Amino acid sequence: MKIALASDHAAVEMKTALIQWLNEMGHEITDCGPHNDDSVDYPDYGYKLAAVIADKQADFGIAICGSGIGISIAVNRHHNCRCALVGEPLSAKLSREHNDANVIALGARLTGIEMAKECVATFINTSFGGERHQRRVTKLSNPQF
Ligand SMILES: O=C(CO)[C@H](O)[C@H](O)[C@H](O)COP(=O)(O)O
Repeated sequence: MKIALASDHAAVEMKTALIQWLNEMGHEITDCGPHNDDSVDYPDYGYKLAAVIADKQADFGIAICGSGIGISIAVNRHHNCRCALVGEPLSAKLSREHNDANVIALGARLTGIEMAKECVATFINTSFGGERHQRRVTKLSNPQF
């Protein structure tokens, strides 16, 4: 699979560990940065990842900041991205089955690396359920306020 990752400074270590692990499994990786742990702003990297996903340069995205909250908000600003912030595998599974999420967000200051790997493995190996969920996901691309 093609998988793109982005983080802020709080999650460079987790991003690096996930990239190594995903590379070992044979996935094709796009690292949207950052490439050191100098302080940066999560929207900048969330938007880079969102552009890669929206351009279909990757099948899935992984977005990580300290809590996962800020970068998930940034990714979800793009109308072709559905980013799910998760901290355990059932949420990762449901975000694929029900929401057709194309980006998983993680909080590096809240979630350990082994749990993060479990969440990512579940996310990329779960298919969208379609049917009634498709109608709802379609509405997410066409918000009516
Ligand atoms: O955006 C966040 C919270 O929603 C992330 O956790 C950031 O990583 C965090 O805000 C960065 O904080 P720092 O004090 O500048 O390291």
